[in-house]
Amino acid sequence: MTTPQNILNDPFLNKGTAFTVAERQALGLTGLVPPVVQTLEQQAEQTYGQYQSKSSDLEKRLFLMEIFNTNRVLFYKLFSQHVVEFMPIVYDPTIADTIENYSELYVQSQGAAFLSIDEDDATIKETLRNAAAGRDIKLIVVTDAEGILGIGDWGTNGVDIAVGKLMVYTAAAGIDPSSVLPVVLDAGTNNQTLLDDPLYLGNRHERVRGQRYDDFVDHFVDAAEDLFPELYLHWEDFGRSNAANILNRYQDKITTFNDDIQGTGIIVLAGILGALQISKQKFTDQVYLSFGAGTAGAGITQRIFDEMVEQGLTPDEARKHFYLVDKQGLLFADDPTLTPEQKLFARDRAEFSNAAELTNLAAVVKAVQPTILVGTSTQPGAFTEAIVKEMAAHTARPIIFPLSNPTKLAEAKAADLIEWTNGQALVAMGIPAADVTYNGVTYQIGQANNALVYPGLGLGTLAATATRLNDTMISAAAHSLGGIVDASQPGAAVLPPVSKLAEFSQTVAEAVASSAVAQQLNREPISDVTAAVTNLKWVPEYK
Ligand SMILES: NC(=O)c1ccc[n+]([C@@H]2O[C@H](COP(=O)([O-])OP(=O)(O)OC[C@H]3O[C@@H](n4cnc5c(N)ncnc54)[C@H](O)[C@@H]3O)[C@@H](O)[C@H]2O)c1
Ligand SMILES: O=C(O)C[C@H](O)C(=O)O
Ligand SMILES: [Mn+2]
Repeated sequence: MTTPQNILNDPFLNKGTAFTVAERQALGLTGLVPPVVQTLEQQAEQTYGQYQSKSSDLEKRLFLMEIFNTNRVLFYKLFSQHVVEFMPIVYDPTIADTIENYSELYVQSQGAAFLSIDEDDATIKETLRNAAAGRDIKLIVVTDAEGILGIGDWGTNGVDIAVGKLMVYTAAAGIDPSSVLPVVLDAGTNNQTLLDDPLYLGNRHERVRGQRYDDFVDHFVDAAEDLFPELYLHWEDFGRSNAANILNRYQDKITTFNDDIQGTGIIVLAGILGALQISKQKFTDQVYLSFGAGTAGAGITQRIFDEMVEQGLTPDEARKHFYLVDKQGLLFADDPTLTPEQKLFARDRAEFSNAAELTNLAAVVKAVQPTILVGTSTQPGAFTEAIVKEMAAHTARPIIFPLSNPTKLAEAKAADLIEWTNGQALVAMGIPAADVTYNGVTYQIGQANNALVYPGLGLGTLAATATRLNDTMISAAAHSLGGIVDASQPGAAVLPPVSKLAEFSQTVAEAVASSAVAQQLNREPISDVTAAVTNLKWVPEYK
């Protein structure tokens, strides 16, 4: 039964002071909110004023979550008005603080589904059904939180990354917030701090691995696909030993996407295409070095490799352009500890006269002279002045993307990279970075964060009613973004600015949807792709 109190407590129905007199009368709300009827704009202005009075980023985020929990339209209205300001508050890097302190900060579940490896299949399905509460779910972001950003294993606390990623889907691409569901798969945690914390709210045991884990994931996917047949399933922040496995297991069967592998691959390819537009260099001439060859590092490398092949190199020729460096140094094919994704790009020891010395980034940079250096290592400061200067000595416009998140983990600071290279480096960071002024030129720093692309990718795939998300669609997404850069401007960024997020999400969505339709992956007939994308978009307005 929908009582007046239920309406006020439901963030999808509640309008607060914006209920009109007629609505108040019809719904039994007369006298249950203050007498003045406000517009959404007035509410947004008042709420923004309150937001500004908060002194720390964490307090700002907690305040916005309160609005999210009480009134979705108002939350997204505000978010759309202040995208650049809110992104680092609602999302990365502030989200890392709320994940690390989840139990201490816990107030409410934010509409998420909490699935436990200790429950049976029937309970998994029941939880998803309960969480959907009759809504037609089109998009799930799921995490098992083993590799949250670069901060590691956070167990059930990681649910916040699923909630946060979904907020960006709506703010950037207008995904209807009533069609989404954040999910956490709690398979335990190996984070001793959590296991020892009396307040920890998740399963207090070690991470389960092997067949029981795989079965848990399978049961979740089966239940979700069964309940929500038009689902787009987004995987986030799984550990290195599971992320690629899971994607490989499902990508040919359902419409699914791994953000750390594929989303990051797209944004880095787009950033490189943007950088080369500025430097006027050729893509197939580049020498690529990935520092940190885990989920993101290997995923990005695969995307850049596929592009080299698309641009005419044979796979064997293309492979010669890539070097992976991880903890052990340059990755060699005779190393028995390589992951399957690393093996594809491991080098032959015989190629180097000093192979035994290539155990650190400095030695490898000297030996292979990369033109592109991408960091996904979680090692702050790893791109030292000496390394960067060595790289810049052999290439006119070094492309350097320190992408480890959150802020404290970045391999270098943008301002240092610009200074050390006399303004020649083409830089993008994983989190927002301020402009850098050097020798009278203002350099804008692109944000190579998958958040710039996954919303449009999801919108386009959903709008096309695509039954799969394949590499052709992914390539189309990267190319649609890479073309937006204004290469004529001195100090131009390699990627479009977050202030245009809503615009280029539409661009990405159209490119992806067109690709899906051209490949006949659409479930339903689509005659006009632009209209299909536009019509799917939800706007924050009271109905
Ligand atoms: N900007 C983005 O959009 C984006 C997207 C995905 C991931 N990331 C960031 O990339 C980082 C890695 O994420 P992931 O999901 O790939 O994690 P991961 O654990 O799968 O990979 C990290 C890799 O770094 C390696 N590593 C650790 N110490 C190292 C060292 N001293 N030298 C060289 N390599 C070392 C690990 O062995 C591992 O292979 C995180 O900080 C994450 O926030 C950024
Ligand atoms: O969450 C982000 O900010 C990007 C990325 O997915 C990451 O894991 O770092
Ligand atoms: Mn991630």
